[in-house]
Amino acid sequence: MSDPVKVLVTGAAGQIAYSLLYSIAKGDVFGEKQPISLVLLDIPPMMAVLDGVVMELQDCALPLLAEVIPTADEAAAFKDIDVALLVGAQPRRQGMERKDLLKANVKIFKSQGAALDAHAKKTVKVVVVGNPANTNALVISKFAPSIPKENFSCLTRLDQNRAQAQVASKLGISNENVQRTIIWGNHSSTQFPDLAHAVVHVNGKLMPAQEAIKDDNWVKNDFIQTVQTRGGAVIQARKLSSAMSAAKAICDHVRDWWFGTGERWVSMGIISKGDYGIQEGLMYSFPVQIGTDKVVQVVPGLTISDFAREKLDATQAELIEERDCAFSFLEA
Ligand SMILES: NC(=O)C1=CN([C@@H]2O[C@H](COP(=O)(O)OP(=O)(O)OC[C@H]3O[C@@H](n4cnc5c(N)ncnc54)[C@H](O)[C@@H]3O)[C@@H](O)[C@H]2O)C=CC1
Ligand SMILES: O=C([O-])CC(=O)C(=O)O
Repeated sequence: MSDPVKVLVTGAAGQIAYSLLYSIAKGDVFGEKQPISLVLLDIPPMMAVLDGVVMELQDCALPLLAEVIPTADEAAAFKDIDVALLVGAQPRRQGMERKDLLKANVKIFKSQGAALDAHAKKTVKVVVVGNPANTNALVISKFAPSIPKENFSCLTRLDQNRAQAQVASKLGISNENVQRTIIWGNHSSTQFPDLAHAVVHVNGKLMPAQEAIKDDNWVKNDFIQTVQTRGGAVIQARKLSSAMSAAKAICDHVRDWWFGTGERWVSMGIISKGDYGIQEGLMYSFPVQIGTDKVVQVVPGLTISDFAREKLDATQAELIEERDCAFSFLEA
């Protein structure tokens, strides 16, 4: 067997981690032959709860779980890690937008950026989940200047999965028969879930999703709004934010980064290099393909309609505003 992959999960005593840890530890992400060393970071008041999580992981008697390291110490947590899954942050409650969390959460990512810079492997792959995810990811990348910018991402795969599932449900087909749904921009209610390039298999035939749906009003209105506001709808129903589906999306995101996407397109927040006219340096969700070398590349050459351009720019404007607000808090 190969050496363990060292995976840090922050917010390890929280609700997303409770679903996520089992999937990682049993091999859903790094493969069924890859041993895992799990590092679990949370804050000091949560250490007793974290002890319970550690007991449960032990009680799962999983063959791939080589080691579990619970800690409240950032330096210890980031030491020599291969993968950082940064979930730990306040979740929003009913009536809040994700950007309302900026003030509280951005400080966490500044501090963790310094720890990442000082202690992690330079090849570390970073996925920010804690909201507002794009801006927190941008903050941590700025405070970890020795880690290549390409190694930072934020989670918009949950939005992609939501979009895929909405189309599957509309057409009465299975989720695997819907491909190339795209999420552009911010993991917020300004995100642009885009079906212009999506394809579906219906009755054994591959066709553009919009041609199969035959309902432009649904594509341009109901679909977009449902995906944009799905997180809020879950909060309203559960009084807690999405956790099971978030954990599943984190697994999808990391597995695709680790092994590559092949011909599939997936959406993830990455630092813009100017593709599709998006300001360089913003953490923006694009459609990407990932090679077996773990290099992420934006899908090139997509036609952007006037309708789409407006939406791409609106979510970009929100990200610029969030970025400026985050850095003003950090300088204060
Ligand atoms: N990007 C996405 O698609 C999604 C993002 N989220 C976000 O993920 C975050 C976590 O959500 P939940 O697990 O439901 O929240 P939770 O409140 O159940 O757990 C968060 C955990 O983070 C810990 N924590 C707080 N500060 C920390 C720090 N400095 N270092 C380490 N741990 C720290 C808390 O003690 C708590 O145990 C929230 O910000 C939520 O809004 C949630 C769903 C989807
Ligand atoms: O909506 C929230 O606050 C949690 C989240 O990010 C999501 O479910 O997409």
